[in-house]
Amino acid sequence: MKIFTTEDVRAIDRRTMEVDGIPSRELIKRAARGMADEIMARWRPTRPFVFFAGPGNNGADALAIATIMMGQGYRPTVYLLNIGGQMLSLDCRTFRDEMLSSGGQVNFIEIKDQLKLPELTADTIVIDGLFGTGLREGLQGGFQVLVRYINESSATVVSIDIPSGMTGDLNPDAINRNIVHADLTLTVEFPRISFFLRDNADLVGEWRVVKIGLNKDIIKSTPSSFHIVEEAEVRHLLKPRSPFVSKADLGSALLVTGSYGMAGAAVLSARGALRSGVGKVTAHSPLCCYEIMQSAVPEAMFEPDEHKLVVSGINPRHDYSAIGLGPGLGTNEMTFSALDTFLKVHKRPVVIDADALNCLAARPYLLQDLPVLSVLTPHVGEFDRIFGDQPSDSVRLMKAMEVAHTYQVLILLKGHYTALVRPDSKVYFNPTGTPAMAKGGSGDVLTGLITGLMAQGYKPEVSALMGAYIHGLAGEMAEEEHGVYGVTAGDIAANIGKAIQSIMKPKNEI
Ligand SMILES: NC(=O)C1=CN([C@@H]2O[C@H](COP(=O)(O)OP(=O)(O)OC[C@H]3O[C@@H](n4cnc5c(N)ncnc54)[C@H](OP(=O)(O)O)[C@@H]3O)[C@@H](O)[C@H]2O)[C@@H](O)CC1
Ligand SMILES: [K+]
Repeated sequence: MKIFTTEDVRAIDRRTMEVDGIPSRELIKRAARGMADEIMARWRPTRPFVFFAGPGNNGADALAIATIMMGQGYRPTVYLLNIGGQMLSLDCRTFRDEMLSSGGQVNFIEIKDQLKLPELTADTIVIDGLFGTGLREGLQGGFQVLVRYINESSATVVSIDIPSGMTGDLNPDAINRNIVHADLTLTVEFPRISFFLRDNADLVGEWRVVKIGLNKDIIKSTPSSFHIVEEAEVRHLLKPRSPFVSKADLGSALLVTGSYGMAGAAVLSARGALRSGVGKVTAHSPLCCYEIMQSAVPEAMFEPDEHKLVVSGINPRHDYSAIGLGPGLGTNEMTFSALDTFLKVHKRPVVIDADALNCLAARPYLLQDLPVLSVLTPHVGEFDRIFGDQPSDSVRLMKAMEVAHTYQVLILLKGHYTALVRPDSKVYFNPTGTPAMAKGGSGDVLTGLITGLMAQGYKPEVSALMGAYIHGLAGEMAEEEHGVYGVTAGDIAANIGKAIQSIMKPKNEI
């Protein structure tokens, strides 16, 4: 599913109104209906509701919501910020007048000058309809004071469309103190790009999308660089298995992994690959991993390195269909030199993770040698080690878009919403996963899984996208079994097969 910049959302709004002949008043009514339903489903009329409505159509949304709720017996206090006395948008005025003539009970205060800050208790539900997509710049003056006051209160805060003061786009300059910190954000039609960045998690809180029926053809024809991966897409990408298939048709994966003390990483990545559906899995690891691997994952073959404790040379003995490098390799110079030599001669895309990423950080000239369309799977720390410290998630994502293009590689930036960044600068946010997966070894499983998918002939960008989705879903399934504290990386690997199956055959399909 595509998601859009603020400018594009506004253009889609505008075009829908023109093409479908829907007045903005009607769109605001639709938004307010959906949002009021969400709010009323959560909180009873006995709770004190304080609405802050701004001068534009975000304020109009808030006023329309208040009107609907008043019709259901709620008695809100509504502050309309009309500083200077003549700034209200047409819709804002219309919905103010409708609210006042609706016959419901409201304590309405229109602020034209100085706002006397109201009491906000732990019981209060604040509805933040100050500013939405029409925000020009960071909030200042009285608005800044009000936002800080709301943030310092213990009230529950619901933001309309977007927390006031926040932009929906990547924004390197955002200052969190002057943005409403919402517990719940009810956003119109699409989640915004900024919702997917960890830095903004405390601002957005839980978010819900309220559909208002914007024109589908206009949405379809509006290009976007940002997407959320959907299960249906992954289902469409997964190839069905022919009954006549043999293991020779399903590729062979090589994983260059492990060192003394980190044989577990080799085991976990092999398990990830084995559950991916690949025909054969081989580990190239130092001799010290031999017995461990043969007993822990007997299904995988073992190609011993000449060195006992670390990988010292990477000369694959077969023509493997895909190669993944990194988990548990360690940072020994011998290993780095082996990776260095290998990356200079190998021309097909590889998966690069963990210590292979650390090798890139130590020898940045290797970035030039990476086979085109290789998949790099850094978490935030690994990314910054290679590409320099990044001050925020927005800046980091922009940097990832730049380097994916420069080096023509795929970057899978791991986090709550793992972002796949392609060389054409398109970004795919992955929605699956759980905090239960924040464990050592999860990434090793992912590397094995992506390598296994690539070995089966899936393109690197498809393997990375599907791999992240399946891995997250397997984590969710493992959590159902073991709880958020108890999941291990091995549990994630063990659930990969089930996750793939559930994507191929969704529950509601008989
Ligand atoms: N089709 C529609 O219309 C739909 C609209 N919808 C809803 O409308 C919202 C967008 O409404 P909007 O365009 O009126 O913008 P909004 O965010 O209310 O702010 C504009 C006002 O704020 C002012 N202002 C700006 N920055 C400021 C600052 N830093 N400090 C102080 N003031 C500042 C600005 O002043 P101006 O720039 O004109 O000087 C203007 O008065 C959208 O988020 C969604 O909630 C949906 O319901 C669905 C359909
Ligand atoms: K808002």
